[in-house]
Amino acid sequence: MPHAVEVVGLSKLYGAKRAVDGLDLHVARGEVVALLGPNGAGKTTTVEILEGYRVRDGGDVRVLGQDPQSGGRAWRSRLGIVLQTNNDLAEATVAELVRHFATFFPRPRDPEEVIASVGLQDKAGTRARQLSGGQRRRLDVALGIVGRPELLFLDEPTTGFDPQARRSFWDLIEALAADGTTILLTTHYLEEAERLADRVIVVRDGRVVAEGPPADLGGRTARRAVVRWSQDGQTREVRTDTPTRTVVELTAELGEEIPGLQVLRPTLEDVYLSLIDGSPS
Ligand SMILES: Nc1ncnc2c1ncn2[C@@H]1O[C@H](COP(=O)(O)OP(=O)(O)OP(=O)(O)O)[C@@H](O)[C@H]1O
Repeated sequence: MPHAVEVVGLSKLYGAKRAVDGLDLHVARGEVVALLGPNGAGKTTTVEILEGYRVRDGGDVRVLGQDPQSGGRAWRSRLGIVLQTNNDLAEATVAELVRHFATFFPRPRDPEEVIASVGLQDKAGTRARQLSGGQRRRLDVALGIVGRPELLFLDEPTTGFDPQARRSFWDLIEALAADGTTILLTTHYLEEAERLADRVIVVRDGRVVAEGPPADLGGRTARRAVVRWSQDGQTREVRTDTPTRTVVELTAELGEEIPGLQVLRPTLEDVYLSLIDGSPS
């Protein structure tokens, strides 16, 4: 089966600025891919080109088999798009908006179920402009999924969510993925990428600098572990390629329960920051 998204050598200039500079990207059908990268890396520009909202300057792009620049209505109805919040239609209520959006699609989801799935059932009668930032974002997500998209684009979907709302959003995305929806999301939350993505793609200066499953990114599993423990009232640590052997040796020396034992590997955040030259986004 062809990929849901195929991008080869994508470039986009704003004046003299190369926002996207020879970017390659593939997303398989049913895959969940997270685009990571510092502010200004070119993520939103890339995603908006894939959505057909911006015109590229070079490269080949296919989204659900179609060049987005010539994608028509039928093609667009197969996409779900969650943009960074816009304030159009803010006078309408949550239920009115979700029901209205559902009419644009041939096979929509049930609007009431969608409202419940994003946790807005108590706000169905509330005007969009009266929602909190996080509630407004959940409404954006509801509008993005009501059309039962084959491919869902999520641009920083959980910015402004409280921790509980973020976790219920993750459950929702996992349910959509289990249902076969292909998902391309951008995020600045590494925990979100780690939890949701089959694969992460790190973009810097408009190019891909690394990609892989979150557990393996940048050779993460191959990097040395730190074994740390307490002994004689002090914290001790060793760096090792064989942490299990170290723990076995410590057990022989210190007994079954090693005080304060920790085995630490670089986190996704450690690897990400090293990939983007340590400059936090
Ligand atoms: N409409 C525009 N006109 C001119 N320059 C733009 C425009 N949109 C984006 N840029 C520039 O292109 C570069 C890439 O921007 P883009 O929004 O794609 O980055 P991003 O990775 O999505 O960043 P963020 O994480 O902050 O959302 C930035 O340098 C930005 O200033």
